[in-house]
Amino acid sequence: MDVSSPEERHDSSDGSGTKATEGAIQSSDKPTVILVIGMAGSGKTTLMQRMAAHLSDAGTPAYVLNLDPAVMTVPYGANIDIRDTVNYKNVMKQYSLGPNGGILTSLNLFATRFDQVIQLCEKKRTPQPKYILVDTPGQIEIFTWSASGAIITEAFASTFPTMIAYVVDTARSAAPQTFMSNMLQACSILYKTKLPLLLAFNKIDVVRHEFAVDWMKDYEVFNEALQRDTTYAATLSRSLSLVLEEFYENLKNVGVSAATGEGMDAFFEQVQACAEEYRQLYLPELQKRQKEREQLELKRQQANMEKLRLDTEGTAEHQKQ
Ligand SMILES: Nc1nc2c(ncn2[C@@H]2O[C@H](COP(=O)(O)OP(=O)(O)OP(=O)(O)O)[C@@H](O)[C@H]2O)c(=O)[nH]1
Repeated sequence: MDVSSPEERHDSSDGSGTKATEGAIQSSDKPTVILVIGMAGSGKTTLMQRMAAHLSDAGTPAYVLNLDPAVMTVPYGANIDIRDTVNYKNVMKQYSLGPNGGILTSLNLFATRFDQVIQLCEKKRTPQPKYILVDTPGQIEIFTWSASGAIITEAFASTFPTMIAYVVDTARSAAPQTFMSNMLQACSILYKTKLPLLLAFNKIDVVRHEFAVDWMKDYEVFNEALQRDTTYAATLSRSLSLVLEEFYENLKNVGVSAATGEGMDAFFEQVQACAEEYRQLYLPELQKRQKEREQLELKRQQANMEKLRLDTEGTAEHQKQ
C-alpha cells in the first residue's frame, strides 16, 4: 500500500514575517514531547484540546500531533495528523482487517515514515514551540506494545526531552481493583519505555483524586479499601499493591480536569520536572547505549576489513603460484 509523506496541516509559526526556516534546532531550546497515553475513554483527546488551549492562552507555542488513525474528529488544531498520511478504512479493506488490526497496520505504515515527522518537528520556527503534544490511539496496547509504538517513542526520546502523561479516568478508578489494573498498565509502560511518567488523574470535576494519592502513599489505606472484597482478585490486588510501592515512589502525579481546566498549571509544572528528570536520568543512559552501539558497529567494520584483507592476501598469494 502506498503511504504518502507526512505533511504539516499548518505551520505553527506566528506568521509575523519570519517564516519557518529549515535547520535543526539547538539542543538548549528543544521542545519537550508530551506523549499522551491512557485507556480508552480516559480523556486523552479532551486533555490534548485543553493543553493546546491552555498553552495558547499563555502565549506558549506548541506543536500538535494526532497519531490516532481511527478518530472521527480531532477537536484541536493538529499540525500533523496521521489520517492525512494513512487511510485507516482503506487499510482495513485492503488487508481484510478488523478495527484493531487496522489501527495497528496504519501505525506500522506511519512508523516507516516517522523520520520525516521528526524532521518536521525539528524544523526551526518562529516562535520556537516549547512543547510537542502527541495524542495516541485509544487502544492503549496498540501503541505501547507494538513495534511501531516503540519506534515512534524511541524516535522522539532520542531527539527531544520526552515524557509520558498517563491519563487516568479518576471516577472509573475509584474501585480499588480498577485502580490496580490502571496502575499495572502504567507500571508496564514505565518499565518498557524507561521515560519519566506523570500520572494525570483526569475528570477531577467528577471525583477528586486525593483518594488515589492516599492509596499510592499508604498500603494500609489501599488495603482497607479492599477489605470488604474477599475474592481472589482482591487478594491479588493486595499483594500487587505491596510490589508497586517502589513504582509509586518513582511517579509524579497531578489531578486535572480536561473539561474545566482545573489543575493545568500544576500539570505543566510536573511536565517541567519530568523534562528535568529526562535530562538527568534518561539522557545519560541513552548516550551510553548509543556509544555501545557505535562501538559494536566499529568492531563489526574492523572485522569486515580484516576479512577483506585476508581474502585479498589469499587471492594475491594464489595468483603468484
Ligand atoms: N466530566 C469530565 N468529562 C471528561 C473529562 N475529560 C474527558 N471527558 C469526557 O470523557 C469522554 C471521553 O473523552 P475522550 O477525550 O474522547 O477520551 P479518549 O481517551 O481520547 O478516548 P479514546 O480516543 O476513545 O481512547 C468524553 O465524553 C469527554 O467529554 C473531564 O475532565 N471531565
